[in-house]
Amino acid sequence: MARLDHNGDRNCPPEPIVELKGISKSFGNTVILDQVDLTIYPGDALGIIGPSGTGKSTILRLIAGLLPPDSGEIYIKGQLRQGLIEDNPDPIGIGMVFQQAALFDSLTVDENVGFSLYQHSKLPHSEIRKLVEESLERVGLGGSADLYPAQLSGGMRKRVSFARAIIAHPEDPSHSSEILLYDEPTAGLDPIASTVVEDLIRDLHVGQKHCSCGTYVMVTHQDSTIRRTTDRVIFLYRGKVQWEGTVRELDHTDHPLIRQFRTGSIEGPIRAAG
Ligand SMILES: Nc1ncnc2c1ncn2[C@@H]1O[C@H](COP(=O)(O)OP(=O)(O)OP(=O)(O)O)[C@@H](O)[C@H]1O
Repeated sequence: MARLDHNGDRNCPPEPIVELKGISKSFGNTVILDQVDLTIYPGDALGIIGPSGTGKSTILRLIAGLLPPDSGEIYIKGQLRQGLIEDNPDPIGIGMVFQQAALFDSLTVDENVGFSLYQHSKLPHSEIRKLVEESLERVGLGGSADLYPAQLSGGMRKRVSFARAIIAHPEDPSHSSEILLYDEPTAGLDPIASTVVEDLIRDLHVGQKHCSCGTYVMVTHQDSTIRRTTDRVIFLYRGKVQWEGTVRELDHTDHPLIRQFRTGSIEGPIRAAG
């Protein structure tokens, strides 16, 4: 199928930002991913769904370079990744937003958001503080830099973790995230707090489509999050991408796996996980 590029031209595919080719991963004797191919293009808002334990988070950790594949190849902007992210930096920054906001409770919001800059850059602290403030503004948390995580709601803590993932690295722009990986960012939030976070994800995406962090992958079990934040969805099951389509097609396909997942029925090809 011809792909539309961002100018609406056909037959002019942009260079993929991430490519997984024949990726396999097992833990012990259990095969989690079995020769998975996946291509992510600049500007993609890709959702990964599927039953619990099917390997969705594992895919994110592989893309982030936190976990090595057993076999297959990962290309980041056309460059074959060798080893893990700590061994060889990628040509672009890849940010990850975890289900638990993963903030340091003993550090302020400022110290959490600017953590890697305070640790690794030579920028003066006043400059880093400015970058932190800018990042907090973008997630709607301006003025909260001196608070501690314990003083924030769950939704606010998640937004702090977004601010940390998208902070600019002016000394080394390759560290600024060009792709964000969201692992269940709305899990545990009430429906209204989820909507705030979903809107933020979309706003960050739409505002940044042609530059840094305008591309993301979303892993979630929340129906509203899939509908409100993604354009394209893949369904992972038994180690394989079993279905791929648009959010709209999710509602209409009669693919047996999607139909069962959509209705939550225990009858069907997916075995209930306990
Ligand atoms: N480091 C690890 N060591 C051993 N097993 C692991 C490890 N990481 C993941 N697994 C196992 O791999 C399987 C896939 O895990 P993963 O977290 O990727 O699933 P998931 O689809 O994201 O699940 P969920 O929807 O429940 O979050 C699970 O059975 C998990 O227990």
